[in-house]
Amino acid sequence: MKVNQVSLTISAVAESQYPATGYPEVAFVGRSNVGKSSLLNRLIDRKSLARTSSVPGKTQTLNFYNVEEELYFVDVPGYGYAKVSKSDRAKFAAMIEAYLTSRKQLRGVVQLVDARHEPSADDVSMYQYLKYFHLPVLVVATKIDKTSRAKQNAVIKMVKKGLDLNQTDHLVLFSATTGEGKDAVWQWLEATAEIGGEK
Ligand SMILES: Nc1nc2c(ncn2[C@@H]2O[C@H](COP(=O)(O)OP(=O)(O)OP(=O)(O)O)[C@@H](O)[C@H]2O)c(=O)[nH]1
Repeated sequence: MKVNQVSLTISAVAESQYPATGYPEVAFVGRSNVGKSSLLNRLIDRKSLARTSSVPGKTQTLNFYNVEEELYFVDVPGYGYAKVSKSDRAKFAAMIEAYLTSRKQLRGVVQLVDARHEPSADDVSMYQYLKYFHLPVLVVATKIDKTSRAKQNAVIKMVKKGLDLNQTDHLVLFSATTGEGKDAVWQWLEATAEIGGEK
């Protein structure tokens, strides 16, 4: 999908602030610093709409991006960042849980993992959690540019095994640096959100 129009509708801290438009939504989750902002920017061909930073754990709201008046990308706070206080972490966890479990417009979740490492315990818990609620998941193994081509099959095996990936969920190798995997992610997004669009 070629994205011409995208804007941050709201950085929400409470359910009452979520958009009421009813467009389909896809949430993006992953551990802090995994490359979520970079993925979002690459998907919408922007340099810095979703802020990227070298300071992990910065995103602490649910950010709703309106894409082409067709769907929302929902950027979920990164998990597993040790320096977030316990009470803040519990607050975010409650907000994320409420969103993931009761949002009617939510069609699926893109879960990012780092292609260079085995999925962490947090990654595994998140995936199991999403499956428990029967949410369709696209796993994106990002920063694949940092892995040699020869090792890509090993990455696929490692991620599938580490997460115990369900038969119906897909895995895409992705790089925000080179754009590899972008079309495959869009294909999944369009199919999952049931939106059309030219490539
Ligand atoms: N080589 C390479 N670096 C990447 C890629 N994606 C992200 N990075 C780098 O990884 C770091 C973290 O990326 P972000 O996109 O800010 O990560 P984030 O998950 O949004 O981080 P939080 O804001 O903490 O949630 C930055 O230095 C990025 O430049 C990629 O595909 N390849």
